[in-house]
Amino acid sequence: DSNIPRYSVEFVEQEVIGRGSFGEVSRCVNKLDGCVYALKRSLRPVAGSAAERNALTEVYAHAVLGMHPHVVRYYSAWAEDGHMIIQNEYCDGGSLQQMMEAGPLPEPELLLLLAHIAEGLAYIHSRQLVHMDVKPGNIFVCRAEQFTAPDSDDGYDDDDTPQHPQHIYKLGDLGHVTCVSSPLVEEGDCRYLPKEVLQEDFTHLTKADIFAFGLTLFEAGGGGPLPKNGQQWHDIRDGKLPHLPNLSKEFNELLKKMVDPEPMLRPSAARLRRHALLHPAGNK
Ligand SMILES: Cn1cc(CCO)c2c3c(c(-c4ccccc4Cl)cc21)C(=O)NC3=O
Repeated sequence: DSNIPRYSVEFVEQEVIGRGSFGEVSRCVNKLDGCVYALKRSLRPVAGSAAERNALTEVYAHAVLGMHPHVVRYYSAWAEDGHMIIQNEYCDGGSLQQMMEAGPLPEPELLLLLAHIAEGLAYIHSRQLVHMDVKPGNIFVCRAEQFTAPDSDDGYDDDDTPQHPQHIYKLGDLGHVTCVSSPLVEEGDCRYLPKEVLQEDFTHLTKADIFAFGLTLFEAGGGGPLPKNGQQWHDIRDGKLPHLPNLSKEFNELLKKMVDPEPMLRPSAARLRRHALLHPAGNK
């Protein structure tokens, strides 16, 4: 434990933005650089406990994953007065969970989410790591600044001026990250857990992330709330995913493939990035 209270010396706490069993997350301004960060402050886990391994895994994962546009950026972590503190990039648009509370996302927004998180997962998987807790509460939103000046429509813009993305989606909370070939799996939220991981088959962990991402898209598209157990839980894992009428046939088919009971039949993150739904021009 450092005996200098870095948290209060170096940061001004603006607002508590999240609270859970893990501790609490605040939006803070760093006094030196004047930038806003998200700081999670949790009780320091007991030395040698699983909680300590998780806490260290989170920091190792952030350090290894470095910077990626679709993974929440890590800055620093330290221990003080019996607490563990991690300083991350602050995403100013809330979480996907909060966004969903305003109602289901329309298909164009779901396609942006699909493209961004597929990129984030492809990057994590390319580093032989898996996230293991993909879900709406762990996907954060940055509101991208306006690219086109408000009065840009000077009459010269033709009608296929690319629509600039309003949101940037990022994968956060790396507390469950593990190696692809690791037997040390800390299960994530059971609502997004594939059956094979529950049965301790860890041979296709990247496809567990794809399964969880499929149910995340299904929920964001209006299919929620997801069951935590029982017959409905099993039905989804037997491939019986309800059809979402407000989404295209292609999107519904993609969701079914992402949650296929057979992990090997689920598309990889790299495949998702190349999916036809994301490259409409290529279809003409
Ligand atoms: C509850 N909550 C709300 C937010 C802000 C969304 O506008 C948030 C963030 C993070 C985290 C977070 C998650 C897990 C570990 C560490 C952190 Cl800082 C939690 C967050 C994080 O790493 N970056 C965030 O913006």
